[in-house]
Amino acid sequence: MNLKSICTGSFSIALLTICSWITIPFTIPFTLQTFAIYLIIFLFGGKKGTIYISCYILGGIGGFPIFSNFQGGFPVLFGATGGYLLGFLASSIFLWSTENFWSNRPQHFFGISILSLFLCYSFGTFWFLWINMQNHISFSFFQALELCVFPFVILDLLKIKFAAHIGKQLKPFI
Ligand SMILES: O=C(O)CCCC[C@@H]1SC[C@@H]2NC(=O)N[C@@H]21
Repeated sequence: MNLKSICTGSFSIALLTICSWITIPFTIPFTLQTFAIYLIIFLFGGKKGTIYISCYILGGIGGFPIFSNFQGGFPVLFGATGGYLLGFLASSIFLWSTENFWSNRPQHFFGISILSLFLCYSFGTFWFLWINMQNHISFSFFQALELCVFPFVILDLLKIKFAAHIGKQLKPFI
């Protein structure tokens, strides 16, 4: 690990933390985490991005209050939003594994990012259903989509567009 990786990693974890703290409360909160995830992957690539995102998740699970609503600790993983945290990791691994397709063609980044966003939503939705089932609260699949996916789609797509736009401006300086 060199000095540049330490700096880019610290920047990524700080960015994700700040973007988690900017929250509009809801059953599943609105946050800027998706903006941070896609900017990190765009700027630093799939491998490093996935490592930085994993460090952020491990730091939060380890107890630092760096998740939405200043939450932290292992129990957050078994709360309503735990699936999205796993989804962030799954999305970044997906972006990493498809990097050859989008890295030299930034116009493809948006399309692949949409697929990875829906992967993240899948983790978030099924985890939400499963956690609630453990607590004997049942939601239909459509009700879960109404809480976990529909409110976020447009804003998350805008966040990805914005991340790719900012990423293009910043990339030459990295
Ligand atoms: O507890 C956490 O830190 C995770 C919160 C996850 C919020 C999800 S991410 C995708 C979707 N878009 C949002 O703005 N909020 C949800």
